[in-house]
Amino acid sequence: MPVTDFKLPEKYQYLNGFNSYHESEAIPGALPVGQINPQKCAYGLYNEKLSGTAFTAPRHENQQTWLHRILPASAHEPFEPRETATFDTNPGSIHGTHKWHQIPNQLRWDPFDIDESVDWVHSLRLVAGAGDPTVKSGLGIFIFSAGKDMDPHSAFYSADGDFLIVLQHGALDIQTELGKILVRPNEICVIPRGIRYRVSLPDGPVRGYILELYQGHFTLPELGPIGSHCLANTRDFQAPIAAFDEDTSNTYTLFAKFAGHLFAAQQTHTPFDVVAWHGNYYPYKYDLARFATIGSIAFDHPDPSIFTVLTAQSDHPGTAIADFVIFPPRWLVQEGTFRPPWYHRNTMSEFMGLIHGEYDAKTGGGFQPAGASLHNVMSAHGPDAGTHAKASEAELKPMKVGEKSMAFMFESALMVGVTEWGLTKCAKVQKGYNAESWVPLKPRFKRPEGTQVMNGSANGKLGDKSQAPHWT
Ligand SMILES: O=C(O)Cc1cc(O)ccc1O
Ligand SMILES: [Fe+2]
Repeated sequence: MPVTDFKLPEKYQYLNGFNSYHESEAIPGALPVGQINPQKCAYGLYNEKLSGTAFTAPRHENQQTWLHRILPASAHEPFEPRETATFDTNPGSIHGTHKWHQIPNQLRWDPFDIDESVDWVHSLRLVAGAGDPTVKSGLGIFIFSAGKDMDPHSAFYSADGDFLIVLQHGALDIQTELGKILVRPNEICVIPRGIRYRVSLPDGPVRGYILELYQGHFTLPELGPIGSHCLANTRDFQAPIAAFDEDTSNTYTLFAKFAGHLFAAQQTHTPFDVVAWHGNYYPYKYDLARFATIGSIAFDHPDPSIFTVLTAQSDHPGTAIADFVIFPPRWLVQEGTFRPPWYHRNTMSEFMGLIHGEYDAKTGGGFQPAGASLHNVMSAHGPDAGTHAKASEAELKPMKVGEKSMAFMFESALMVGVTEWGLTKCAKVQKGYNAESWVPLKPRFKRPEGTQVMNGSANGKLGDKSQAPHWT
């Protein structure tokens, strides 16, 4: 059953659908009928276009939203640099003061601490990533942890990319230009590039992970032979309905993340003055418990791509700049099968986090909620020694894994570098990851007695195929 045990009741209404063309009016009649740019907008509103793709992007990719608002977004003073200890989040830039650490080691982090002293804007810590937002290429992986609401007279946007927010602790009450979204435990949220928002914390301190996508946008994965539904279903993505404030007298601070740096500008009206909007470029949330998981019902362990919630493809279809993959509660029933993940080396990089519970491939206790791991391009990994020993002897009856657990993976075709904060300053990198996980693996090989070793030469048995095994 797709159930999330929400303690915080939902308080907002939503529009359902993924990449749908929605429209929403907080005051009936605020949107024009049958045209985009009337000479005079209803109720004296200004009309403003927010482009999520190039004007000329093909129709199937084109994303835009029209905002009917009290004052245009441009009505603010110039931005000034607003440097902080945490904002220098573009190591890929030639102008940056720090560079990525590119290391082939498997990395694992202890749980990141909650920092109650900061708000959302000041809580973002770049831990790893690839590329450079100034050339709209690559991605950034952030850890956030905050204990304060953003000032009621402030808003934030990132010009660098789309935020995929994976909440690990607490709840986020997000007021966006397009309306309000409440993100509760086990829910994720996407805030596209440029959309202005303010985060408050209705349930105390928060913590989680962000994948910032510097290029393109998230889409739903193709379903191929799965057919027309399952995995993340279109109708389960929830966009806000229009909601606006009317303040044109107080001073507001508008924060912008631009090329990895923080800027601030003042304006004398609320940024949340959009009375109505229509378009397909909007923030949305998704409850991970709604994911209709597909898996093996016969034998063998499939690729984790069957658990893809959202994907952002590179120019080479099937190869992602970022896949967001989850490991939800599910039944394992495979016969004659080593059920945990196989040992592997991947041409893609794998950054993993744990929202709650225990991940079935790592049972040694080192991969904890709010912690993380990075298995970079071709960094060998797989079940730890304890998991291997247990799974190779286990009675293969149907079993439920991840009953109260949710791990996830950001998988990317790009080699992922680690920041100075991620490698040293955060002081969470585990020293003994290899020593605990794979170094204890013992050779189990037993050469069959009396058998001739061929080592590459055929012994006359070519073409002699034995029968596939039967387990029942
Ligand atoms: O490494 C991991 O734990 C993630 C993973 C899970 C799986 O079932 C198959 C491949 C894979 O990379
Ligand atoms: Fe893996």
